[in-house]
Amino acid sequence: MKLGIIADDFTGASDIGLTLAEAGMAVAQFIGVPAIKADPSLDAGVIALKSRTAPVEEAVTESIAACDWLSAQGAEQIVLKVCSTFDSTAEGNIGPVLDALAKRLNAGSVIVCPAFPENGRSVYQGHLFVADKLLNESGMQDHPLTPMKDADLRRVLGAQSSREVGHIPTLTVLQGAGAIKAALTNDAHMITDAITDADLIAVGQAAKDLPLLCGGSGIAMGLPANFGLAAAAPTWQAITGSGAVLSGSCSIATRNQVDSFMADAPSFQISADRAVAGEYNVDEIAEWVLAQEQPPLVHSSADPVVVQEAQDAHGTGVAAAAIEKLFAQLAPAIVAGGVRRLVVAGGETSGAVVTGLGANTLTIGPRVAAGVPLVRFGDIALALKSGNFGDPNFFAEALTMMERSA
Ligand SMILES: Nc1ncnc2c1ncn2[C@@H]1O[C@H](COP(=O)(O)OP(=O)(O)O)[C@@H](O)[C@H]1O
Ligand SMILES: O=C(O)[C@@H](O)C(=O)COP(=O)(O)O
Repeated sequence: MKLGIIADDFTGASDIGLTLAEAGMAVAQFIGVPAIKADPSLDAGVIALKSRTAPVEEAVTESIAACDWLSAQGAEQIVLKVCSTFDSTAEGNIGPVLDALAKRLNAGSVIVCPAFPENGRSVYQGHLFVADKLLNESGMQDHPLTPMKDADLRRVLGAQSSREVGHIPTLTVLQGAGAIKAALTNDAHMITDAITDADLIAVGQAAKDLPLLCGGSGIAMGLPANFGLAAAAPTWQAITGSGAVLSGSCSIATRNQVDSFMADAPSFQISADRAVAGEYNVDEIAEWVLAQEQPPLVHSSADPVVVQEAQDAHGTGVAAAAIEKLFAQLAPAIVAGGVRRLVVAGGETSGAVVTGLGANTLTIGPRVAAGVPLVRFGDIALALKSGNFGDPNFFAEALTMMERSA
């Protein structure tokens, strides 16, 4: 293994897995820290943790365990994959995890760059933009678990980290890898501007000898070339069988996808109130899913007002946990009933579903949309869609792609 990735959620793990696979790396996505050694033919291993919203101590402990396992497999460089919208809270977990990893790997300067231009995320003057909006005006300020209310990444990371936080501005990045490298002089996390893919390639070149990096999947664009690998298209063996869509994401893109899919497909809406009250019978929902003649949708996706009401009534964690538990139980029930194509929307939701399915390793397939590949677990096809990725027809597109070899 050349490159080791610690991803703080499951959709993020398959997002960066896709970047590496398309850049020619043999890559696997592991669910949690594996208990066994990795296949020695792998170039990269991505460990998916559910650490974005876990208690800080737990996130640090799991990330260090993941780092140690990846290093033991031979990984020469570690990337902490975080959200391209830098999803975190005032306590963390990006800062504390990055501090602990830097200490473990004896890393001096750590490049931190969540830019993902293909999905509209850019970093300029230390501020994160989603398309033409500052992060805190992009809709992410209403995220159910990690509302992002400040676009200045230096301030956001500075509040979470006990290390110094510096900045490498666009004017330096535009001068190329040599200039970026020269700017990495102090023991600090360096928020690094990047607006285009070319910027990220230069950042990747500059990072050649660094033990630790942090970013969205864009940070990995330039890394495989440092190991002599060149672009390739991931392959896919068709999986047929019935399909379903599970969505616990309340992000704007997902809500559009839910509306678009519901126009032609049967749908079942989960309410937070009823989930918290334990009023749902998972077997009955599974029976409903299995009785449909076309892939149905089960979702809890709701707009910020409805989410806020549920959170005020029950507490944020209680509402989220009740809904995630339902999806975690529903997924294995419908798979046991024959579902073989499963689209899941939402990072935390994907974590619940994949854990519920008992998956340990996922194979990365071709892209459905920027940042979202098909992935395979045995004879089950999955698409783990980040909340804000994909066009309005994503769900139908993913279900169709699963049935075609590529
Ligand atoms: N109607 C709802 N009310 C309150 N919380 C919700 C509701 N629907 C989903 N959630 C929770 O919101 C969180 C959404 O996070 P996630 O699945 O990561 O989506 P995204 O990828 O959009 O961030 C999950 O923990 C989910 O259980
Ligand atoms: O980097 C990204 O934006 C994604 O890979 C990701 O991590 C998104 O998280 P969710 O929106 O919670 O799925």
